[in-house]
Amino acid sequence: MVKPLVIALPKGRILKEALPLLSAAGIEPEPAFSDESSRALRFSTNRPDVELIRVRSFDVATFVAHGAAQLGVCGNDVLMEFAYSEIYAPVDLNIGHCRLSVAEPAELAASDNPASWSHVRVATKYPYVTRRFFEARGVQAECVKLNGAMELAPALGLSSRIVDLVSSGRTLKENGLVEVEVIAEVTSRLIVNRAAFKTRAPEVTAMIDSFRKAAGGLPDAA
Ligand SMILES: Nc1ncnc2c1ncn2[C@@H]1O[C@H](COP(=O)(O)OP(=O)(O)OP(=O)(O)O)[C@@H](O)[C@H]1O
Ligand SMILES: O=P(O)(O)OC[C@H]1O[C@H](OP(=O)(O)OP(=O)(O)O)[C@H](O)[C@@H]1O
Repeated sequence: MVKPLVIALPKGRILKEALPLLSAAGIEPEPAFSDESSRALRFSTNRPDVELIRVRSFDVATFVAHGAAQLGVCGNDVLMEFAYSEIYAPVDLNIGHCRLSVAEPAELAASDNPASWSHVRVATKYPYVTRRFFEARGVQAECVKLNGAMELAPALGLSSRIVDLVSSGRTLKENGLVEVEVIAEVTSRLIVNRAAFKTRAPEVTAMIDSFRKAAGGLPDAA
């Protein structure tokens, strides 16, 4: 019997936005998937040829890059940070809209000129993207890796700047920070393991087409 295709979905905010797309693509998870008290991580669907796993957003890319899942959904912030050559991202799902930005305390920004920096210390979940962004204009970025609550770092003297995701800007504002540069616009993508794209071409291509139609058929999530 052919193994089911495994689709990796991120827990958290993206999952809510991804579920209508999944449904529009003809995939209905088993009831346990929406049961918050369930500790299961792997789920069947209405289609015997499709299974779902629910993992952390950064881990979606890792599962797909290693071929443990054939497809997945994750933000291009995650794809940029890992830069996995094994991942192909054929469909922009038009969900998870935000941007990856550099921010600093409002009082520092008042007299600061980012063009004059030669060295910066940055707290971020995205050290690879941050270093590359600054390197491209000759600035050396010393990164302190955090997994959340980056906005605390400047006030507590961990770093003068942060690189983090911004959507409404509320988190920055409530922590006395302002956005000084945008590194990248972010949306979530359907991602595919390149080897699976070749070895299981008919199934994977059909799945890509279903998601492309589903994303195109929904109103803009922004
Ligand atoms: N404020 C936001 N608005 C819109 N999309 C966002 C926002 N924050 C994050 N995202 C998108 O959602 C993805 C997952 O972020 P989320 O905050 O749900 O995960 P997390 O809590 O940071 O990580 P973990 O999976 O480790 O718990 C990000 O990679 C990004 O693409
Ligand atoms: O501009 P805003 O609309 O305020 O959104 C930005 C916040 O959203 C994300 O965090 P999230 O809420 O996912 O929490 P996290 O720190 O646990 O990742 C991001 O890391 C920012 O902190």
